[in-house]
Amino acid sequence: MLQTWRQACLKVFDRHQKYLPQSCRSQSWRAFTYSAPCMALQKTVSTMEDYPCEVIRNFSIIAHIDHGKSTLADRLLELTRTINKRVKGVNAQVLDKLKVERERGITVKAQTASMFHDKGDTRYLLNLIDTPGHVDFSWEVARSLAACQGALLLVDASQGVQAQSISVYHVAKSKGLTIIPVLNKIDLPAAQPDMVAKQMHATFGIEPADVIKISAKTGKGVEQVLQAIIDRIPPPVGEPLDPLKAFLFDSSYDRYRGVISLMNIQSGVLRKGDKIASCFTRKKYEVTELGIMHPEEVSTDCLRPGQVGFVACSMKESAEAHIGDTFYRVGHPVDPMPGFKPAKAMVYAGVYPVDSNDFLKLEESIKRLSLTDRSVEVTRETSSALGQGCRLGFLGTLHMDVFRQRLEDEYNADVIITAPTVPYKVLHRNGKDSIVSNPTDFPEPADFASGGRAKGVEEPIVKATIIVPEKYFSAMMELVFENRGTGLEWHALDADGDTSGDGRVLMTATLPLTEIVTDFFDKLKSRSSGFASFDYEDAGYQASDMRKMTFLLNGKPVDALALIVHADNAANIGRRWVDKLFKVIPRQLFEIPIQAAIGGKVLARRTLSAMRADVTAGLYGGHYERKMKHLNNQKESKRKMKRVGQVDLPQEAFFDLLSSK
Ligand SMILES: Nc1nc2c(ncn2[C@@H]2O[C@H](COP(=O)(O)OP(=O)(O)OP(=O)(O)O)[C@@H](O)[C@H]2O)c(=O)[nH]1
Repeated sequence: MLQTWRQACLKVFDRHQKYLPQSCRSQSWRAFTYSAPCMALQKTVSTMEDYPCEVIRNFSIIAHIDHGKSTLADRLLELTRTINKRVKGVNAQVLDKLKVERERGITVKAQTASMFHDKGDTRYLLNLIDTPGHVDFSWEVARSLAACQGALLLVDASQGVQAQSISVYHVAKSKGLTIIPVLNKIDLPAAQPDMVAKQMHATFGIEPADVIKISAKTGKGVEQVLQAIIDRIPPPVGEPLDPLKAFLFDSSYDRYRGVISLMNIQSGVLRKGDKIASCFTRKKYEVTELGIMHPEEVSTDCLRPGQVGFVACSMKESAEAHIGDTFYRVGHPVDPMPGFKPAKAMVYAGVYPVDSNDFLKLEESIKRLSLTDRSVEVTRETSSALGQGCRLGFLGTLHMDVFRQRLEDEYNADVIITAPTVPYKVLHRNGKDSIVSNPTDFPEPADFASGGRAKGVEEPIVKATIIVPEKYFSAMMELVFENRGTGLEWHALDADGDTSGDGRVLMTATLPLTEIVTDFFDKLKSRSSGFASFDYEDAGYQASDMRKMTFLLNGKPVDALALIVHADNAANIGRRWVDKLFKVIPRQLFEIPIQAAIGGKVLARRTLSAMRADVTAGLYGGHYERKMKHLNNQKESKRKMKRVGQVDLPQEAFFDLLSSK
């Protein structure tokens, strides 16, 4: 009955949303329509006392990007009747709630869903955490796994083991999780389940007999996955009578209720009205609401050991919700659980409003959005060209792009983002090091000369893994060396030494991070016809010959365009950017030299010719002297303009420049 009602609400919403005002067509309204029937559902799940640890399974789905995590999550939610059976177009990736996730078909935020599953006389409580696949969001994966005892390792049967399959496997293994190997997309004509099962054996040592073969799309084999979750994943451990220990692994922000935390109860029982305190900040709170995600919020009477749910506790500032923090009952302190490494920003960029009067509004929107995306670092900055803005740190360029789109979608912001920069370590002669993530703060060449304040620079490097069919191996090798790669190693990945050229090679190399944040990924895909997969992890810093490149328009440097480049690539990069600027700057009444320079040395130059106003247009007949007089006046005023003139680089030109490749 409830499911029919819920489904009817969604159908009505989807069918009639075109008649709703624009502001009511968003995914959050859709989610509201969807969750409204949950209020009725509360009666069925209102007591969590019936779910001791033995009947709880906490698990995550991990995989390479696009291998089908969200689709499998949909099928599991359907099988357990958490959502209704698929109605065309309705249950597509229910846990991908953000507009950007639906538009791009990727998961960017881990989501939690609790399901009930009856097996024999027992009703199990299964807590699923759907994780993103892209390398930029691997922090979300690591965070989600901290609340689980098991993980479904999903591998696409037509693509085989890919770079991220390997990295997420190792993260899950290092956390001691039980791994259930699942081969997905066996319905595809190109699927080679037996071959991929052998690959999994060769790469992870997984026995082919343990691999479950499914099609998340058609639902084939998904019941077996449910069974394996119950049989193979160990239940959590925790005593209800022990002191309360609640582990905070995610948080979001609600305009009315403040911070909503997702917590995993390790021991003790948490109830509404309880007074709790944070091990990290020692601040005290009162629990005002708690419950489970089903998959929308459903209030419950309590949360018991092993359970995962949301907790609202009048926490006003999202900075108070430290990911990895432990909460305890006031007066009964406990030892904090080991937290996890905070997210480390890999790329930084300046974000400015298109209309500089909108800065305060933009800053507010950035603050609000970063409450739901805790991995973004925010500081204020000012540019003489773009006015006031914020410098943001992201986990990668996809993360940066997703954040920009969310600002536009969810906050209606119009922004300009400067070119991404990685954080460099500048070594000073006084023995102190500083991290510079803004080209404006990077030392000038003169600072490196003897007697200057800086003695060297180190750049961040990563250990990159590429998996590619053998026939693209040499193209990949070239790409690695073009991008200053070193320490290249490789070995055949597939078990039986395939000599047809279809066998795959696993390559590892050390690459400067700055090389991969530009167009490395696009080149990798185009040179391997889309077959290469790529993953990387932080590998520290190495000494490097980096220089600050400035761009001058009409002799004046434009701070927002400054770049930090490697000395070997400087001339090429300078020429490319000068060409880009040449294309986007509108011609003005005077000539504009566009230059790329390092210190005082100009590396590239183009001159944008002046726009010539036809001052003789109104003159008829052959008055040669009058014509010359007009032309001379024009020449003189242009000369003055050039002398006093400031080039106005319109915001749109910046936009074109920074969005062009
Ligand atoms: N043919 C077929 N297609 C599938 C199957 N499972 C998923 N897909 C398709 O594969 C694509 C990616 O599926 P998703 O569920 O979004 O993959 P994901 O792993 O959640 O993606 P990210 O979260 O972005 O990493 C979608 O177009 C799905 O319809 C399957 O079993 N068979």
